[in-house]
Amino acid sequence: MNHAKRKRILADRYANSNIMKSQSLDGIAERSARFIEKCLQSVGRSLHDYAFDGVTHQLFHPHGSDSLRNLQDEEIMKQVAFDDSLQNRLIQYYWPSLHKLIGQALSVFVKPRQTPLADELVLSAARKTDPAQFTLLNRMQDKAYEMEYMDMAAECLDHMAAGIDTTGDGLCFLMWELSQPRSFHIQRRLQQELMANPHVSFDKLQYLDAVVMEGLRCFPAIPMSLPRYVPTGGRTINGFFIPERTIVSSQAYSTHRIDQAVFPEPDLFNPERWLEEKGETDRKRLFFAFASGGRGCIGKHLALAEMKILLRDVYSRFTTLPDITMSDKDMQMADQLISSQPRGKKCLLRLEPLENDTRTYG
Ligand code: HEM
Repeated sequence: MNHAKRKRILADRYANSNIMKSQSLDGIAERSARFIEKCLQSVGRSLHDYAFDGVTHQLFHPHGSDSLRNLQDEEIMKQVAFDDSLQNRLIQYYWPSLHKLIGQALSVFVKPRQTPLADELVLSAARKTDPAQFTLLNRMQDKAYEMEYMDMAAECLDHMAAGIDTTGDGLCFLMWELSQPRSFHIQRRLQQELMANPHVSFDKLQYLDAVVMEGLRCFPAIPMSLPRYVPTGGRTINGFFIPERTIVSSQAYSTHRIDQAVFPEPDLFNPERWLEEKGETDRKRLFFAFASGGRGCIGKHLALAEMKILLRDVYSRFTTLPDITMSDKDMQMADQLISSQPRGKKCLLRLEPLENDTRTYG
């Protein structure tokens, strides 16, 4: 089955209409409550636990992980997240002859990824015959699609890996920024919107949406180049003819900064820019955090729901502040070739109940 056909089948369970179903959302909200319970003192890998439990809920509920409460499940998450072996694998793919020469030396520094616990989780889940109707596994088990057991397991493993670091790191960078004194007025405005609208659905809250979009614009979890082959016959791009099979690429980090008429002061974290009517079409056109087109992110609506539900639950009750052990250096974006992660591999924040927080911010 080719990629486009396969993707059409799977996309059904990631469509916004499916994500917005109560069984899907209730599962995310339950994990958001567990997250707050777990880390009233610190936010770190727990965001990755949250993303892990969220994506496995969508993949194979009721057989998903419970890493926010169960240490064994957390070990699975750790095995998949913070993967440093991508460089090695990409060199192997794009420069096989170079890899033959330096592969052995490389693997001394960058161990090839092995994920036996995660493999076991998906192999066992893919065997279940009773996944909930909203899950990806339920869709794949539909006899009409003739998918084999190993194929389903492999697909689930890919989606699981794709849904942990991305959502986890996206939240880390965003919550870190909201916790800085320079952004406290933004945190306050978000809290005010959330407290004034306790019964409004998370996807109808304008400022929450602006905060998430700006977070993903400034700190896209996959900021680097996404390579594609130019199709047969070549293509003319911006007046330049590019022959077929040339590798071209585009990257979120650049498209989010390149046109200062669309994103003035591009390095400034400024959610207000998303509220302006003028320029809306151009902002959406240049927003590339989830890429776009046939290879764009299938989990976009799930990721947005996870991010917004967690931010709603945290900022309607708490103020977040950087833990004193953290430094700016810990939170620099570390280049993982395609994805990024905080250099210190941690993001510790303090959650202070709003009723105790009498500070006012500009
Ligand atoms: C903030 C969170 C996320 C970001 C920023 C993100 C970003 C991206 C990007 C940029 C791509 C395109 C990669 C490429 O072109 O090579 C992609 C693909 C993909 N993403 Fe996400 N993603 C996120 C969350 C998720 C989640 C929660 C899932 C869970 C299912 C997911 C599943 C996938 C899959 C399966 C693909 C490959 C799609 C294909 O082969 O056509 N992502 N994602």
